[in-house]
Amino acid sequence: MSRIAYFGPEGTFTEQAARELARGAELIPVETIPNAFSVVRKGEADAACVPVENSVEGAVPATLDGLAEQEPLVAVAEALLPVHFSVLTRPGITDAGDIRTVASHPHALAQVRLWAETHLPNARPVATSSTAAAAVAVRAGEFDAAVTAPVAVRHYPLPVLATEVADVRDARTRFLLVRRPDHPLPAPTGADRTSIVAAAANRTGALAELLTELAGRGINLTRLDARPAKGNFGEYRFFIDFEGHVAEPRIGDALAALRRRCRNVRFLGSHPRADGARATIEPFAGNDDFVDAAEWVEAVRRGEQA
Ligand SMILES: O=C(O)C(=O)C[C@]1(C(=O)O)C=C[C@@H](O)C=C1
Repeated sequence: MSRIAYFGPEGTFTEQAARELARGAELIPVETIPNAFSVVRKGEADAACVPVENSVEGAVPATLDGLAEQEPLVAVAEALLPVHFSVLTRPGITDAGDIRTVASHPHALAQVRLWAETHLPNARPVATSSTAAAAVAVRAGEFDAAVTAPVAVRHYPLPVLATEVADVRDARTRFLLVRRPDHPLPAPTGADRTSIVAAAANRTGALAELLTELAGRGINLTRLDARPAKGNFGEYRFFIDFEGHVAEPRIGDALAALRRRCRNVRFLGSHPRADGARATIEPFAGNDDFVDAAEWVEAVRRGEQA
């Protein structure tokens, strides 16, 4: 049976995503995102499930940095979960006005800030490593309330002050299943996402050149994030997600062009999209167009131009 490490402890949103992606695998909770990557790199787990982006709060920095640094890992699947929260309290609290501390993962705290201003007027937000870690801390008496995934109360029985809490309705978080790159990639489906990270040179137009390689091939971006390269101040790594699969001629052509532009580009995976959205194909940029164009050049070289 394969083993999947996930950003835990039990009762996180990530555990739910891992269950959706696991297909009978053994699930191993790990307390931080860097540790989830590290057990996969060391071969102690076959894959790791981690959050990558939230529709309200954006990218999860620990995931982006963990994919850009150390030995390469590739994403082979993704899950998209609706996100709203339950607020659990320390036993004995009868009045929300008595809640002085409210703990959770920073992404979760940011998604309930307006609700907390109204309903927990005396509470100070405190960051914990995950939503479930906040529930553990409330059980241990460290904080008065925890903002958690709805499933958390099954693992950490605590009084429930509120459910379905979210400042923004229909929020979603996307999760990745990543593994070492020494396995066949998932097959293309026509509704795939490819991810790369590139440390563009610090000079005029460097990022625009990379994006132009994609735009010129009719490739639609689905995300662009920047994180500090952690060397010189002002130097960034760019995380670029786009429609398509590395096995397609048009995407292979684009990746080769990116590599020519930037030696420091890392492939982070091609896998089916959780929302099933099919790639937009521009009239000049279908896979057949790339194959036909390459065949035409070969014919020209042979002196057989039709
Ligand atoms: O702490 C958790 O439960 C997580 O799975 C992490 C995480 C995140 O990183 O965004 C996942 C979904 C929610 O947006 C809040 C927290």
